[in-house]
Amino acid sequence: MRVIIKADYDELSQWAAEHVIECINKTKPSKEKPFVLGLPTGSTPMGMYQALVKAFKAGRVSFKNVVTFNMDEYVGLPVEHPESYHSFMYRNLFDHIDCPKENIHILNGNATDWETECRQYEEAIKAVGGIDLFIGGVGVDGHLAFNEPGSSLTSRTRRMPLTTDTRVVNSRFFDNNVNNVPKYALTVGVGTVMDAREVMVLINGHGKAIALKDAVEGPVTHMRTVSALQMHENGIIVCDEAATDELKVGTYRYFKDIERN
Ligand SMILES: N[C@@H]1[C@@H](O)[C@H](O)[C@@H](COP(=O)(O)O)O[C@@H]1O
Repeated sequence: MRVIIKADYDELSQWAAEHVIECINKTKPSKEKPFVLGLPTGSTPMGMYQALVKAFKAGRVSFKNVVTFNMDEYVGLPVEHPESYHSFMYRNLFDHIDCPKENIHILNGNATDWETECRQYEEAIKAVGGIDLFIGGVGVDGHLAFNEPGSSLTSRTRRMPLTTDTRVVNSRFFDNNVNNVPKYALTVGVGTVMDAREVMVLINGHGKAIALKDAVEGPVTHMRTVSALQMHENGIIVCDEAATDELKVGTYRYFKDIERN
């Protein structure tokens, strides 16, 4: 696993965006062989999305032949609700780039038959040949997508109940009222993310310091689903200095040393 430690959130966002641009441009995607990107929501990736929009406007990258799959969506929230992950993605990325609407996949949190919805999502990922680069953030409790503690590390796309902890943390987007936060979400599984050819997880801020420590130094455990990244052939964590507060000095120095270029 690579651990890239950047000075602050802006540098982290810039590094992540440059990595995405490089991956897309390197493969020279076409309509027949698109680049397949897994995408997260949350406050963490917003800086990266801004940098990607800027790069698109500067003509440095095109999303015409990029197919996207989002990680998750709340259950029962109308698509047009400002906090639905559909709204989030269009507001922060899709409205500003050239990714064709038919290339964009986001789970339908209002599907009455959620089992079929989740199965078809997995099938759609397979049908395009799998995900080239899956990008994720992490919850304070080390969850990846909405794979809360205790999720199987081989889990697939499914409906998950959200923990009280997660609902309290996310209540900041719902008038600080935990009762307004949906109780369930549809989410890709840990296994779905780990099937991607490369996985890049962004972790910033002191509030995520324990999640970063668990991801890098902790055991691989279903209680911290981000730790599954340790088993991935091509896993990258991009973090800022503030998030390293709980790492051992030796761990910090080690990754600073091998990533010094
Ligand atoms: N399902 C999302 C995760 O994908 C995200 O990583 C996490 C952290 O969000 P933030 O980046 O706002 O801290 O929030 C939610 O739980």
